[in-house]
Amino acid sequence: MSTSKSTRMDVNNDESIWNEHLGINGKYVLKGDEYFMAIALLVGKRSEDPSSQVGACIVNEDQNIVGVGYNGMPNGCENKFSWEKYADNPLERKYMYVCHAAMNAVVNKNVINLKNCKIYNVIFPCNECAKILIQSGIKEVVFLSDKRCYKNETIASKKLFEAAGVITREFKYDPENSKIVIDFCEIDWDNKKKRPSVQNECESTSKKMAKNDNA
Ligand SMILES: Nc1ccn([C@H]2C[C@H](O)[C@@H](COP(=O)(O)O)O2)c(=O)n1
Repeated sequence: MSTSKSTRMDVNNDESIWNEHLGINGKYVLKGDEYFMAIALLVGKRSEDPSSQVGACIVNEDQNIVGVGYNGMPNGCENKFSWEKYADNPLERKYMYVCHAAMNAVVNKNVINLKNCKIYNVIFPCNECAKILIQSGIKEVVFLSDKRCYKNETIASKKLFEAAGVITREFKYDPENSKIVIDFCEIDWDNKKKRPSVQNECESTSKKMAKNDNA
């Protein structure tokens, strides 16, 4: 994820937004909700689901990440079920088999319990995940999209969270400043004061590697 001013300014020329993220060292700093939701989005990129890549990130009271997950087939079942969503036979649709991001984040936790943790979920958790989240002690759900709000799974999920006293809130972002760039080349130009052309930099790195291979 880019943390340099120049990269951030590629997508955002608004100084006021930039100033909100200015760290004491003068560098762009990814803070709070943005950081955790960005992690959830990044983790979602690991999903093989061709239509929806969903990620989730669980954070404890000390603001440490204690579990991440994305929507995927159960362990050992990868490639054994189709990602088809419209098959006539419901047993041939992905929905029967896929593990949701929130469920996987809980199962992947690296701490003993999730008491008082919050979860950042790219979409609002379904009712089955809601039960798991409530039972694990999660106290807050932060979601990016509520695009499934019309589905019974989401309506039931909201009822469950309300009944259990779990706070739910939407992650708000400025649509004009919705992008964070991740650039693997950044580490090599960070200390050079000036950003080189990424293409030239990558080309010169591969030329150097080829030269070393031939030596
Ligand atoms: N709260 C949710 C809801 C859905 N997912 C997963 C399940 C599927 O892999 C995908 C949804 O597929 P679509 O109907 O958009 O083709 O997202 C989840 O992880 N969490």
